[in-house]
Amino acid sequence: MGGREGTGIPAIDLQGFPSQHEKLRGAGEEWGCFRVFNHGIPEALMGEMKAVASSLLDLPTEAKKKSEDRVMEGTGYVQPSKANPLYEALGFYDMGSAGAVDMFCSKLNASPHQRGIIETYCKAMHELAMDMADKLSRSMGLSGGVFEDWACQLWMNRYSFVPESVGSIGVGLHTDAGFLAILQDDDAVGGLEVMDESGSFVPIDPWPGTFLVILGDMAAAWSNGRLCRVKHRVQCKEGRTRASMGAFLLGPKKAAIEAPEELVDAEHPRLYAPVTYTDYWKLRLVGKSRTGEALALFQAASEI
Ligand SMILES: O=C(O)CCC(=O)C(=O)O
Ligand SMILES: [Fe+2]
Repeated sequence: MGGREGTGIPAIDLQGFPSQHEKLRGAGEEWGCFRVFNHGIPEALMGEMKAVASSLLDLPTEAKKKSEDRVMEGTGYVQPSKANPLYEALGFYDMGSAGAVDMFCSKLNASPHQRGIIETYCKAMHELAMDMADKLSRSMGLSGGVFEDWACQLWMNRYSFVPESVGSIGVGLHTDAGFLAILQDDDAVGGLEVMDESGSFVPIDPWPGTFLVILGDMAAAWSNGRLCRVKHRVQCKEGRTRASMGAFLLGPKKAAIEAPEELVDAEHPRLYAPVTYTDYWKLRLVGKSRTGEALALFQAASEI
């Protein structure tokens, strides 16, 4: 499967640890984004979940709005907007909680069949997200295992692309606010682009059966600026509906994110003060910038 390398972002074999640690670290530091394969999630489950997401997004707007969640602002149903008129999404918090999965399914009146698939997918993807964070942590020389209590959102995205929309935006340039996202992008319809170090856009071509990992603002905060939070956007490249979904590992549910002592030294003074994901998210909303500038508000006092 490694045959596609050299054309863009790195690809990591999740069965290849510990020998893939160095490559993973390089991918996190240089790109903030990489493909993963041999991840253990059955392709049949990926396909079934995509079909479930599609049928949920086919529900009437009023039914989708019932997924609103008062616990976590910003989850529930995101309608097409002025900024992103071709985009809509359904999301909920927290994938790692059987109760929350159950509540989301009930709000959308999911059938027993749909429920079964959502439950299985959420459990498997939540485990994969924690395993990914654990591997990243170990790749930086730390012991892993600190991510169990972190919050994880599921998002199901739809881009209603038609031939007339080719060339227009699906979602605008942004960073993800959380720690990492494990994205199941569309099997066939491309359009996702990441910005590399030089500011050029690199297209992420579909690669069925794999996932794309995207590091967000909290990865930069946690790693004391070592991990790169990659800016990305979705452009309409062809006139067909594009679907994606992702598990977003945000940060600890209550505690603040701060770089572990091992990642702070004379050469790498502490960059950021401790911040909880929720406080950060709120400030990001106030600032209205979606490319993560709000992190600068948490600059640490000059100490190591
Ligand atoms: O649809 C995609 O491929 C990317 C979605 C995305 O960037 C997001 O949901 O944060
Ligand atoms: Fe994103």
